[in-house]
Amino acid sequence: MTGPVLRGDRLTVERGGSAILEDVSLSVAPDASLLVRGPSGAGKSTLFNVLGLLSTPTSGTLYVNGEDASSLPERKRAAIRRDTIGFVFQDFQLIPDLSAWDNAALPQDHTGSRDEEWLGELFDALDISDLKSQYPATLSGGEKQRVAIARSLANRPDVVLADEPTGQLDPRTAEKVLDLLFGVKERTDTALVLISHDRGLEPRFAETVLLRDGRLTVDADVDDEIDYSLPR
Ligand SMILES: Nc1ncnc2c1ncn2[C@@H]1O[C@H](COP(=O)(O)OP(=O)(O)OP(=O)(O)O)[C@@H](O)[C@H]1O
Repeated sequence: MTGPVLRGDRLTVERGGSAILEDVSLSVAPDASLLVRGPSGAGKSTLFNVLGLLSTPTSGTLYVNGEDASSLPERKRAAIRRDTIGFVFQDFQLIPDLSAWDNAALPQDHTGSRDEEWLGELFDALDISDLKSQYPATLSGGEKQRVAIARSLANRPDVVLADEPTGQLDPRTAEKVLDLLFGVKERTDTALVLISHDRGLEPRFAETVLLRDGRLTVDADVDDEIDYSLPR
């Protein structure tokens, strides 16, 4: 049995003298579907950045496929990011002057070679094959997010990290994008960690953890008094 793709051990992030993430320990198995849920300001994006090696924790250790990645030099962290982690952001983060195809191919371009066959499979699976040559400005929100999902999987990552990936979409489109995300997760054998304020997503995930005031709890019943309907 293989070990976790990501394992955080007592991750703490301090900003301005106070902890905005405190003693967070979690483990992401290779086949995981994990929802990290919590209200606005709970520290979700901070955790996303640490798990994605986009920022370093003040203390604690992040292991990626068993290797301590917290103290590696940036060059090595960038290589791990490129090869191991796929990112999906709420605001898509597509490059305006690249076509849908070239946007999705970007992570492959960073490795120096394109695997057009794999990209084609992803575009087919996400039902965007007819949009290859279109530029982001001409795509709907749902189409942009599907291109972003193709991009996140371009290098066959071990884990996809998604930060509120449906936050900018209407409920029906959001549902469709989630279906596609889970569909390609299963087809590509990828772990999925999705960060959201939306408790309605819980039934879709094998595991949910709750982040409150920078701390993790698995007891989802304790937050009944929190109104999740109004993300900041
Ligand atoms: N660089 C920083 N300096 C000081 N405080 C920060 C910094 N970054 C984040 N914070 C604070 O840390 C807390 C957690 O922020 P974070 O963005 O991780 O929360 P979040 O759960 O993602 O919120 P949201 O759902 O609203 O995006 C917030 O109170 C935020 O103001």
